[in-house]
Amino acid sequence: DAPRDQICLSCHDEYQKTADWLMSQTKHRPQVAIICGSGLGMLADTLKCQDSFAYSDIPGFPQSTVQGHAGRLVFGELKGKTCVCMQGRFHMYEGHSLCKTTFPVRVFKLMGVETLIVTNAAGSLADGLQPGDIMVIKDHVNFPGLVGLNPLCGPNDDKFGPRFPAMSGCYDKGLRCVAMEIAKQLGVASLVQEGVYAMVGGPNFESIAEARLLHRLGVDAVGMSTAPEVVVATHCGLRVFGLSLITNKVVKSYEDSDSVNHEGVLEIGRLRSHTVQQLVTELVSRMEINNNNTNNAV
Ligand SMILES: O=P(O)(O)O[C@@H]1C[C@H](O)[C@@H](CO)O1
Ligand SMILES: Nc1nc2[nH]cnc2c(=O)[nH]1
Repeated sequence: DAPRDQICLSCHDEYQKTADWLMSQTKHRPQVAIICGSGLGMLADTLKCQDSFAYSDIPGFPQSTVQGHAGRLVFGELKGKTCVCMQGRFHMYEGHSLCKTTFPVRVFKLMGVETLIVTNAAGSLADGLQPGDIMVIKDHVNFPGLVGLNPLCGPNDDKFGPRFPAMSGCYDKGLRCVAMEIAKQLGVASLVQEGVYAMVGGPNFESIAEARLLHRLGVDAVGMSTAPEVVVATHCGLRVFGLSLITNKVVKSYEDSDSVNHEGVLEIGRLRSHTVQQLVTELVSRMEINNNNTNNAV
């Protein structure tokens, strides 16, 4: 039955083995981890002095199977910070257990990462959010988690965090404030706003009734990822920043003949890749890591 499928006891021992293997293959010791959403893998291209590994070569790593998810782990330097970037993430709908979907987050923690930046492509439910806009995630609704499809199900690993972790404020307010400031300075404030992200299981996109329900519930954008990674990151004490690239308007009217497809999602990713890259790069450059004294640090 599904809940037991989520209890991947084998992951318990794999985290350290994978972290040790990676640390034997690269001299980089990342402080910031970046998870690239559909069509956003180009974020990794900005890293300098890269060491990169195909997921298929990394012990314990699942495989990316979705178009627009390259399946490479890229280590490098970005604005003086050592980063690790996932070009391609894992989704529940690919058939991965939630333990495997979130596996990299705990590996990053064991490698010394302190901050997780998570990006995704999402559909807009809010009237003011248009395709091409960027939503800074203020909070999330983890629908699968509400019914027990949660990566923390099963025996708690006290080494990472508490049995009952709090989730209020899991999207760091300081980082959100700086991101909004950066958007102004980049001249893209009109494209960027905060909002609530909802994760649904997918892989189908929403029916009109589902879209209308989510909208009534106060959700601004909907996707098929991100929440499980953020739950695990929060559990093990990582600071989290998330953004959604809005790739389409979710159809909420029975009169509307529009429909969404993955190719269109990836097209918006290509259109906005530079802006997302600028925002994330500038945010990383202002991060305070290990108590360095840097201006505008957060
Ligand atoms: O990996 P993300 O959440 O960015 O990808 C979204 C959700 C689906 O995987 C895909 C659908 O087009 O976009
Ligand atoms: N669930 C969901 N995920 C998306 N990812 C990109 N667009 C969408 C969408 O409209 N719905």
